[in-house]
Amino acid sequence: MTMTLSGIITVLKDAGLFKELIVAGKWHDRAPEELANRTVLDLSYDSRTVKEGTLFFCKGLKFDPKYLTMAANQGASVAMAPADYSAQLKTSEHPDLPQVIVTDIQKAMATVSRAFFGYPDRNLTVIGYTGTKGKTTSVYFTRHVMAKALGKVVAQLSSIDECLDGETFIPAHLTTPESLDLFRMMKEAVDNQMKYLVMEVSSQSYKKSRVFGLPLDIGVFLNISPDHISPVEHPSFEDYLACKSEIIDNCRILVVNRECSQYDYLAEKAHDLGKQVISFGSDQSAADYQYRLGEHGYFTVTTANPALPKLDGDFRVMMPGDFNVANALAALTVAAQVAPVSEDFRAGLAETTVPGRMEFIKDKQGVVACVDYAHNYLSLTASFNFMKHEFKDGRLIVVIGAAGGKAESRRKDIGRALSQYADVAILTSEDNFFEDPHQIAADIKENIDNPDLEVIVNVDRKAAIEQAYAMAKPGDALFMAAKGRETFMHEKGKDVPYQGDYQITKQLMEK
Ligand SMILES: CC(=O)N[C@H]1[C@@H](OP(=O)(O)OP(=O)(O)OC[C@H]2O[C@@H](n3ccc(=O)[nH]c3=O)[C@H](O)[C@@H]2O)O[C@H](CO)[C@@H](O)[C@@H]1O[C@H](C)C(=O)N[C@@H](C)C(=O)N[C@H](CCC(=O)O)C(=O)O
Ligand SMILES: Nc1ncnc2c1ncn2[C@@H]1O[C@H](COP(=O)(O)OP(=O)(O)OP(=O)(O)O)[C@@H](O)[C@H]1O
Repeated sequence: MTMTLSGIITVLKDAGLFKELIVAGKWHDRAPEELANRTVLDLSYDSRTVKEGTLFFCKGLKFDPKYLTMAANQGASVAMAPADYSAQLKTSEHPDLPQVIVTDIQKAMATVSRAFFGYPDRNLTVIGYTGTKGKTTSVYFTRHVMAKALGKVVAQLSSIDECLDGETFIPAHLTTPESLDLFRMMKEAVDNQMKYLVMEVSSQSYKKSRVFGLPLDIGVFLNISPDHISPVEHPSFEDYLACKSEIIDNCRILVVNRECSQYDYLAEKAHDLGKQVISFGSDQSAADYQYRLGEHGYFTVTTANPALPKLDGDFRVMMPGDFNVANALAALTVAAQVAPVSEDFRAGLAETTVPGRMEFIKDKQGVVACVDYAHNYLSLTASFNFMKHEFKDGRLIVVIGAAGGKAESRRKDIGRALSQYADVAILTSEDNFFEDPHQIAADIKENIDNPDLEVIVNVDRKAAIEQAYAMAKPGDALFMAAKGRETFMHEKGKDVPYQGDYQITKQLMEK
């Protein structure tokens, strides 16, 4: 793929993002003749990967102009920046490196990347999931159901892994990739003959314009509750909601949980923008597609809106918890809009589990352990509720921490959820980042107001899991929160290898 400098400027102008072009300290409103045909051979926002002919994006909170100098020395053909870096770049040493100044560097990067990779979204049916909880699970359900019904033509982007050819899975770095990476991956998916893309769309990806300009054929809104509110994420719940509800602006059909607390707001916004709205929910709601809960993951679906494809019948989800039935119905609703409803829907759903989400291990003595990814009030109360209901005779022993440096309100919520449901809480490390895990544990402890709850602090996570298992009696249930199958811990700017909650627990219990 290549683009010329003048082609890039045209794309930016069309999007209203172009400000100025600077060459050797001089300002232009279009590329001078001798530069207009300069070719861009690749794109990068990391100077360490810049090669001859790369367009380098100067972006990021920790961006340092010395990265631009590095990129220029390595042969960058064009730089794109939110401000003039001529002074730091020493233009005398790089007189012919054009700097394209834009009004919004994140939006410009998304816009140029989409054009550079040939608008790959035009060759894919794109389905995006947002919500405070259930995105990864629902994306997994959807891909399995659609792949069963339509064949190996469904790509996936989730916070666990990415699949661009319908069969190879590689670990993911972010829930929603940076725009440049996203469009590059979409192009690869198209080259691999994929016809569909099912992806997670995080609130951060809206905040940082990672999906700017990406049209979604179907946008799914699962749920929302206060989370990710911190100086580095969202300043308030209103901002969090506004970011998430941007999914409505760029989708054609909105699939929405009828029981979501913000349903009225979301449906009204969608109607105002002329979007089709399809809702799903329990049989206690007025949803278009409704589920009635049965036992052991079985549920019955009724299509209440005769204008929609019929989805009626009995299904089974292999992942425990009523919330997973709601996730499953979201996936079935989506699949029914893009594929003929068939027996494959039932089969695809019944074969899906998600690594590190509600995974159970049992020992010979009758102790049960659940390894899960819950780490906020919505998910902890949902999963604790299931545990207390299912294992009512024993104690609920929870191993839990909270991430350092972000969403500090979670500590209050964790304290609250533990107070409501747990019998023993072992407070430990999660991803501490630059914080002291003892302080994080103290913050959680301060918010525990149940005197009957036994609270232990053990900041070594592996030792905390061993301690939990050592104190468990037959009938007790262990719950390891927030890490799933992750095999690293974020510690002081590094990813420190970690055996993994699932791996540790399995080894202990199967000894
Ligand atoms: C706060 C935030 O969202 N940060 C993301 C953002 O970073 P940034 O643009 O500010 O970049 P930076 O880390 O300050 O680095 C500055 C720039 O210098 C460049 N650089 C750096 C070194 C060098 O030698 N040369 C060089 O050019 C870097 O490539 C980068 O472009 O863009 C980066 C990708 O371009 C992301 O990796 C990074 O995610 C950080 C790691 C992160 O933790 N993000 C979380 C909050 C996040 O996005 N989470 C959501 C899920 C949560 C939700 O549901 O909302 C997600 O989608 O994953
Ligand atoms: N619909 C739901 N409502 C409440 N809790 C849920 C729901 N779905 C899943 N959970 C809980 O949240 C945890 C994380 O689920 P999942 O990974 O699917 O969500 P996510 O939205 O991708 O989360 P994250 O943003 O943290 O990556 C699960 O392990 C489960 O405990």
